[in-house]
Amino acid sequence: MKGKQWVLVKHFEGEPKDEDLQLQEFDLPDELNDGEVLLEAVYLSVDPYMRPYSKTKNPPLTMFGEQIAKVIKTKNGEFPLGTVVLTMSGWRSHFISKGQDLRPVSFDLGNTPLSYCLGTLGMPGATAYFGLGLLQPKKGDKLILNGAAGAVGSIVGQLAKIHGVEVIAFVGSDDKLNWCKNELGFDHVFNYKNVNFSETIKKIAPDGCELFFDNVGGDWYHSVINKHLKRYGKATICGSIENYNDKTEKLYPATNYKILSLELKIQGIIVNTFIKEWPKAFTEMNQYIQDGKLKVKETVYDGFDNMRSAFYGLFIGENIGKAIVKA
Ligand SMILES: NC(=O)C1=CN([C@@H]2O[C@H](COP(=O)(O)OP(=O)(O)OC[C@H]3O[C@@H](n4cnc5c(N)ncnc54)[C@H](OP(=O)(O)O)[C@@H]3O)[C@@H](O)[C@H]2O)C=CC1
Ligand SMILES: CCCCCC(=O)/C=C/[C@H]1[C@H](O)CC(=O)[C@@H]1CCCCCCC(=O)O
Repeated sequence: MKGKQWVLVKHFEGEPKDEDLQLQEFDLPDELNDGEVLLEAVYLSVDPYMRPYSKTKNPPLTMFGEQIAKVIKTKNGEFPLGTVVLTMSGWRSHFISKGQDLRPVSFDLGNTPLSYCLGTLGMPGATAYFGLGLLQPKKGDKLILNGAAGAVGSIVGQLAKIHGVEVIAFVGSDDKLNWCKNELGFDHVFNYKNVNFSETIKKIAPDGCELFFDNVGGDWYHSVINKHLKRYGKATICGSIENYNDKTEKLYPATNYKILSLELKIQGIIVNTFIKEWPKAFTEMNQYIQDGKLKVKETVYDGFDNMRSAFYGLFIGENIGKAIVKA
């Protein structure tokens, strides 16, 4: 039997290109050793961090990442046939494990689809929950949110609404705009490709906003901090996808003075820091899902061979909600 894997053959330079990632086959043994299990990918995650994080690796290597996998052969009593697990086993269709790297779903999923464990009830959902938590949102606060139709942003905006926050959201297409406005109920939604985001924020909140959740970085980070936060304003710096494909680092003037003079609180987040608290957050968010208070969308790419297209799609705004691959 053969498995497939996506191999990063060289570092990305600028936009990811087809020649950077190669689909390869590998042999799987006919027999397992005692204690081993053979797993087959069910759903795989593609995430923006994979682009900058790859810089810390030495190609060639199997692309890293999380998947939901099913035990299809076993010589390990702890993992009977059909067991479903979460694992950081990378972009592989099949792999052999001794069990130490396999995690069960850590909360009661109920009727919620399994794939949500890679999105709203997985790493991106936890990022939204804890990243928003850092802002300590209060009823009536105004929140500036970019990347608002993505895996993280769509959940940040909805949780913020549950807290009574006024959400000023930016997305990159009219389909995303319609979803955020009409289904998710964000207060103000704009396609940043059709408006000047800074002028737009100024019109809605001439006196500034209390909160900023930054998924995009770059010009957004600089402009919002310089122009659109009130005194004691707070920002969660979650991501900077605008810069992930940059060949050289951009430098900005004088943002620091605004942080100082307006006494802003700017905090970064690495969601793994909160890992012990994830199950509690997922239980709460799953209840919101069951109650219809939290809506979830996925962009599902069909087939393991489409991993690369799914990943590249993140950088051209192809996905609405969480991008995942169904193996
Ligand atoms: N700090 C942490 O622990 C974590 C941080 N993150 C970060 O959160 C952010 C969102 O991640 P996630 O929700 O998974 O991804 P998304 O589901 O939001 O997908 C990426 C989206 O980013 C937008 N985008 C892509 N390129 C650009 C660009 N050049 N300028 C502006 N927008 C762009 C596109 O939406 P559009 O069409 O609207 O432009 C695209 O659909 C990322 O920056 C990611 O790195 C994610 C998880 C954990
Ligand atoms: C590497 C750039 C990260 C950009 C922001 C982001 O998307 C972070 C995602 C994290 C998510 O928890 C899954 C991960 O493993 C990502 C973290 C990647 C490594 C960060 C290293 C931070 C450190 O030096 O401790």
